[in-house]
Amino acid sequence: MNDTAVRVRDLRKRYGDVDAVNGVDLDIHRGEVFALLGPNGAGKSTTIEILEGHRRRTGGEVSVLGTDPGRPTRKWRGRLGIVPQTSNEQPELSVREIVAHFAGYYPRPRNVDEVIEAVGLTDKAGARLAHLSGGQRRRVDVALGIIGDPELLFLDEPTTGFDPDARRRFWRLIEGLAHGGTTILLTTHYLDEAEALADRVGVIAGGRVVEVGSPLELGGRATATARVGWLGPEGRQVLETDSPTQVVAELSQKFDGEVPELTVTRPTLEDVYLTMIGETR
Ligand SMILES: Nc1ncnc2c1ncn2[C@@H]1O[C@H](COP(=O)(O)OP(=O)(O)OP(=O)(O)O)[C@@H](O)[C@H]1O
Repeated sequence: MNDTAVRVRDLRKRYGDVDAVNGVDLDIHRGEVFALLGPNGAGKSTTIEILEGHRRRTGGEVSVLGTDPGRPTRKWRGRLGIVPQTSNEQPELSVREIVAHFAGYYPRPRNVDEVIEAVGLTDKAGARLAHLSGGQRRRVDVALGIIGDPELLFLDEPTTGFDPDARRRFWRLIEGLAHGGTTILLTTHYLDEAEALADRVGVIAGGRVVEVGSPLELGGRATATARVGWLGPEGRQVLETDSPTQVVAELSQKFDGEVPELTVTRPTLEDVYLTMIGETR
């Protein structure tokens, strides 16, 4: 089997006179968690919706699990899981009813109660959607995305509105799915989320992919100038250096062991991301 889950070449989408997607190239490998980052209006949702077969493209080539999403089949759709950016399911249904209803769309769905448990809604399984909080409704969206046991899962800003505990639970759920071999494409505005979950991230701005890399390497992070900090006799010291290991070794000798309050930092994912986005403006 081909090890590419998603292949995109020169993808274009024009709305009137707006080039929302303007020549995107993307390769997502099977089993990979790939995060698409980018400012509001960058073209992330448009790209994802085209890959899902929910939006027609203006130009370019796209293959998703070996199929052109412009010519979707029922069988192909059954292999995908989708958590759209916004959804409005029937508010009068209970959590269990809606999840069971969606299970009926798929040839080999996961167990309804296990999925409800996985998204942390067991004690709300009998509650109507209308009576859930915003974050709980979002968890239902995630449950509907995974009930079909998809090969490829699309998550468009999945944790918006989640409290910190729910986000961590969601991260564990995604890690578990990825571990089980599910390919995952997510968009997020939370850089800690991308860093925690993604094998690779792609930064999209102005309808184009600006850079693709692992969260640790993006924008030259791994080799960027480091800041070494410590507490010296005259107070807090900070030194910018391209050879932090050497600086730490020298400090260790100077202090004859532990260096007080030692820190070594490099730019965060947010730092390099904001620089990249700034350069495209
Ligand atoms: N149905 C539409 N009709 C016209 N223009 C649209 C439509 N959908 C999106 N656009 C425009 O296309 C561009 C890309 O929008 P898109 O929703 O793909 O961005 P995004 O990266 O997902 O943004 P966000 O982070 O805010 O969700 C924007 O300029 C938006 O205004």
